[in-house]
Amino acid sequence: MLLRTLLPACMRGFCSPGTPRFMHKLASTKKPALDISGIYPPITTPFNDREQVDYAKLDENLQKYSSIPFRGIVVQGSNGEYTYLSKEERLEVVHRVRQKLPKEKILMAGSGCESTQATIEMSRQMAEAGAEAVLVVTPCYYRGRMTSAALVHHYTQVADSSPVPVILYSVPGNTALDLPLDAVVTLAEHPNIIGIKDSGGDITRMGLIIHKTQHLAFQVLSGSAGFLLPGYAIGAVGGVCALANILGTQLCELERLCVGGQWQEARKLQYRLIEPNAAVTRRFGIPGLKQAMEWFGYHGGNCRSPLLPLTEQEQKDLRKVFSSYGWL
Ligand SMILES: O=C(O)C(=O)C[C@H](O)C(=O)O
Repeated sequence: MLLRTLLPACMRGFCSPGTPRFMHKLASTKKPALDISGIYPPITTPFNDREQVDYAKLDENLQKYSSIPFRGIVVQGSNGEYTYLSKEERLEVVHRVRQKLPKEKILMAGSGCESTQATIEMSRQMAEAGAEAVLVVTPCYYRGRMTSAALVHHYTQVADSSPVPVILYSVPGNTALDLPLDAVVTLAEHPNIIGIKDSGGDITRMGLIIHKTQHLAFQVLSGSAGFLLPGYAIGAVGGVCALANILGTQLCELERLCVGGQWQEARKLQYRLIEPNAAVTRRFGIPGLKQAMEWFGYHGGNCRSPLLPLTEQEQKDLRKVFSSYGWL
């Protein structure tokens, strides 16, 4: 077993909020295997009229994101429509993004499949395609039997054989399955499991995860923009947020304010992001996110069937949310 390294104190929430992050890092003696702190857009997958992956549009989106101070990019998070991509497409998208992404940016690739065997294979191949870390969503189809024991077994097998660090991914909004707290705490002990992206939005649960793993180099990422500030306040190290596909600069600004302890300013910004975030996630889903991307100068386009584009009325409602907060 590899020895666990300790996470910088700021990421565990032990330092005063006013201390700049680099000071925390200097104060810390040990580092995690891969420091994943920062903001990541879980990028969408553009399709052409025949629902084929449009790599040219993907490249153009990446080009636009390159001017935003993201820590990296998540490929095939929930908003990448990975459940609708073939295995070959999943790998090709990762490969393509790694080619276009500046070296210093982290590429986190969603490698979760329903079976443990397929996830192991996909994680290996995504690492070969250039991922620095894999994001492994909870298998959920047989959720009635996805006990803590089954999930700990699954993630342990995957982490044992993954050539790159593993990040747990709990997204009950899509899977109807929250990775149980006791399983997260157990898995945090694994030397190749470096963190969790928690999209559930239960801040007390996130606080408990951080508290119970504070002796480890285990990093928590807020899995949606609606609770980015509360996440930072409680010791999360960053966020993977659908909204970053549209308001990436603003989310990085929110990160800067939180990390710098400018809580009043951060609060004002956070309030303006809650409803737009809900609109492009829970309310209108990926079709809503892709529609909004078009308004903000990115390639969104259609989703793969069976996801349908927004109706005219839905488009109006979505637009109203963004304009009422001054974003459009
Ligand atoms: O697409 C993903 O992956 C996300 O994490 C998005 C997340 O679910 C959100 O609500 O922003």
